[in-house]
Amino acid sequence: MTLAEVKICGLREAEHVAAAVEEGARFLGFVFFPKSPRAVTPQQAAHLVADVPPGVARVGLFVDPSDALLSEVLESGALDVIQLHGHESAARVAEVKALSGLPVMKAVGLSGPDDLAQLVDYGVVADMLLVDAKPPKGADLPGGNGLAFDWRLLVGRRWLRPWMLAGGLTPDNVAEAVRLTGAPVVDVSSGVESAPGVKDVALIRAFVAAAKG
Ligand SMILES: O=C(O)c1ccccc1NCC(=O)[C@H](O)[C@H](O)COP(=O)(O)O
Repeated sequence: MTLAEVKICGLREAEHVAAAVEEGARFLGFVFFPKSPRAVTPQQAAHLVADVPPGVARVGLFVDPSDALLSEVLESGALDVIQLHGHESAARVAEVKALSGLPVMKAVGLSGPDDLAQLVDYGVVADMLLVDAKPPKGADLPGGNGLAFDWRLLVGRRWLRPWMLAGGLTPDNVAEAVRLTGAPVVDVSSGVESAPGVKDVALIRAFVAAAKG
């Protein structure tokens, strides 16, 4: 039995997309946030997803996107799911759903128990939740920092929507994270990189194998 399904985020090279698909990842993430070392253009993303088989969801990651950026990326038809990783309000999540016609996954950063209420609030409007570590104050990026949070915060908790666990996951710790939290899906970016923005085929394979069990 599969331990957890996998999302590999921040893909920029065809060989890494191919490795993720071959190994059995169910979600592939493409970052549309220009400040990120993992950013891709709409044209690059369209090229990268050209051979992705049905059943593997293509996720576009945005940070407080304008309607214009969303429309530009959506025009390529390269996405199945939108991930919002900024300070989007619940009302904005609903707007993005309506504008895109796609399922929307809202990322929520946790650093302590007070942050858990957001998962309940966003669960009313979002189609999926991504439970991540809260970025450190002054961080350049609101996610993809390779930081874990205290997974014990999630023990015994369930939300209205399907969810993914993210934040500092690696091939070495992912099985323990799933065992503790019961996460049905795990999301990784830094943990399968040799340097920021540089994915590594061997690490992708090792992560998917460890997560799937
Ligand atoms: O990856 C980025 O560069 C990024 C930029 C802006 C917002 C979010 C970003 N990444 C989020 C993710 O890659 C994942 O959803 C998740 O947070 C896992 O990140 P990591 O801790 O690096 O595995």
